[in-house]
Amino acid sequence: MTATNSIISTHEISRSFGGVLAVSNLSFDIRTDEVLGLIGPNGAGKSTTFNLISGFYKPSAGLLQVDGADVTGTSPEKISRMGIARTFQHGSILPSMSVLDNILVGTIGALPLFSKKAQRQRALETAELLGLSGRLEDIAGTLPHGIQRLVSIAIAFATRPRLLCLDEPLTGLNQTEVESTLNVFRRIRKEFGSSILLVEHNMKAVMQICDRLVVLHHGQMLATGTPTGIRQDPRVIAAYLGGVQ
Ligand SMILES: Nc1ncnc2c1ncn2[C@@H]1O[C@H](COP(=O)(O)OP(=O)(O)OP(=O)(O)O)[C@@H](O)[C@H]1O
Repeated sequence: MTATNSIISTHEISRSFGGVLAVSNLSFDIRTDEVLGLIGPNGAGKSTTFNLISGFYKPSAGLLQVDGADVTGTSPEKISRMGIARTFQHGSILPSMSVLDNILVGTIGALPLFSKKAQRQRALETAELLGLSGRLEDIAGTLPHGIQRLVSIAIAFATRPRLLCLDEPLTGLNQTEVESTLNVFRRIRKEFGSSILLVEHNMKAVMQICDRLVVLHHGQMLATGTPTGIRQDPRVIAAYLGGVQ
């Protein structure tokens, strides 16, 4: 059954690579107006799940739904046009272009924006949201790592997706950068009503920002629940949190 307020639902979705079963029989929802954290140890299947949801991987078995409609096997472009945007674990900026031009590339996916003026306006608003207004003319590849991460989020959010999928957005950020990026996530949710899927190893940040967590282990769901419940779950502590808290 698909919950009526679900943007994404997976039903017993699996993906194998040769003999490796990376994700196995995984069923979960991403709801409207929530920040969902996908956590688990290295190799648990988080990136594979992320790639399945955004259409970059086709499932070996199971069903993927967007708004209750079957989109299993649909291309990443079509899924993106359904209001689902993603970042990439190792960034997705165009390093030789300016920050503004990077974000403008992101606005091309924003279908209602026909005019160049509207695209520029959208890019400027997005830069403001990400705290990049003072960096518009900087060449993206020359910027510090933390700023490059913000640029890649800006590119993805320029389409104003209903669901923003973020693959380890906090990796390599210092504490101040983590705090300001979490504030951006809060604004994205509050001001734009977008949901966020967060794959992230920074447990302190995950526990602060997420409404719900799905914990993966060996490609399967180990547990799901609120951060408070997950933090106290003996199975999760044994498999994962005992090592990272
Ligand atoms: N393209 C691939 N080819 C072969 N095996 C893969 C591929 N992608 C993932 N795997 C394997 O699938 C399993 C799950 O990997 P995945 O990258 O999804 O885990 P993860 O939870 O994202 O790990 P990490 O936290 O280290 O990024 C691992 O055993 C991994 O080696």
